[in-house]
Amino acid sequence: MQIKADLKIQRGDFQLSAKFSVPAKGITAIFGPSGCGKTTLLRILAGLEDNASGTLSIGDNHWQTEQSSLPTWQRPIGYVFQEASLFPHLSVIENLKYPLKRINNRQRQKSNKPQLELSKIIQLTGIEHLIDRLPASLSGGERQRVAIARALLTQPELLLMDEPLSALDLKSKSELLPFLEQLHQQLDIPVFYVSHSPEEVARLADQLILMESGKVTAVGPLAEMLARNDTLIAQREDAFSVLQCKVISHQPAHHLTELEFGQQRLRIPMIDAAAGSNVRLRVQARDISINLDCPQLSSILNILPATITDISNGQLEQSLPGQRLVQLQVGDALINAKISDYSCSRLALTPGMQVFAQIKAMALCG
Ligand SMILES: Nc1ncnc2c1ncn2[C@@H]1O[C@H](COP(=O)(O)OP(=O)(O)OP(=O)(O)O)[C@@H](O)[C@H]1O
Repeated sequence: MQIKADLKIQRGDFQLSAKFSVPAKGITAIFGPSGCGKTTLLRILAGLEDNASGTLSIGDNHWQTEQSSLPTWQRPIGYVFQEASLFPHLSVIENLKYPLKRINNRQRQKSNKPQLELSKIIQLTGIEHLIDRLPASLSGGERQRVAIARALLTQPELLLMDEPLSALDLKSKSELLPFLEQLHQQLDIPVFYVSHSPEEVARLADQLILMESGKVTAVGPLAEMLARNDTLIAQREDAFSVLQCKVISHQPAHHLTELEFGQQRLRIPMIDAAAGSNVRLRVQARDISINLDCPQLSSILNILPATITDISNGQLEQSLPGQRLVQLQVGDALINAKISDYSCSRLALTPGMQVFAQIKAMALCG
């Protein structure tokens, strides 16, 4: 099942034109510079922008056609904002129960999916111990959990999240991010997730919609999108790729964890994940260097055979001058290395060459 959109809006000088088709499952991250139209797109999906035109369908359900548009209250959506707007005089449980009275019964009955009950949602969001508290006594992260629980109670067929972590301090962020990962694994509801943060995208996204100046510039599965070298996200100084790995074993004596990546083995600083579990690694393009021969004596633990598949031309837009992105095929994956233009010429790198990629540091994404 696909979510298909071809939507437009004109607001003063700003014009948004978003055409995409993404699977109606998993998390679709919407990423782009400030002011490019991410929130506007989310509001159009929610039916909150009266002047939007075009079409929107979720599978066979047409939420918007050229002739008509479902009003927000008829769209089975949950919306989570940057800051949870809870009623300050009501306890958590009262905040959760309040909108239940207003949920449209027809909307509930139309859904073929099993209904998520209040007790199940409270358990899923881990707020059992908070239900009698008032919002003022909760941390920012706890308030966002309650806001997510409240959004889930409307039995949404689409969850819209607008930078749900951006107003939180680092500690709350680091607690809520793994929680969102777990929620994603346990829930069968497609999510559109607006974010500025590469870390959130790397950890949570299954698909990526990239936006620039009111336009969707690229759409696709996360790994495929990150492997491109012509997008703004690839051209950033902190460009990265994501590798899907499996935990093989831990070596506590060396504080290392060994991972399987296709036919290859990788070692990273020890992580807290059970052997056999799947993990995502975020690999920064600037943490990969390229060798023509396999270095025999190197302090860098991960040296993988690779084939150059592409080399960027010209200045990378949001990076230091004199750098190039070298796209490498490593096993089944495509990753980008960022190296200097000078090294590229000195080693006479060209597409098709067999090389060795040294991957210095890796960050665990979850
Ligand atoms: N109520 C409004 N009236 C007129 N223009 C608006 C309004 N809200 C937003 N805009 C303009 O629409 C454009 C897109 O804004 P939007 O908030 O969708 O961008 P964004 O990508 O979500 O930005 P950010 O990442 O900073 O939140 C911007 O140029 C903004 O100034």
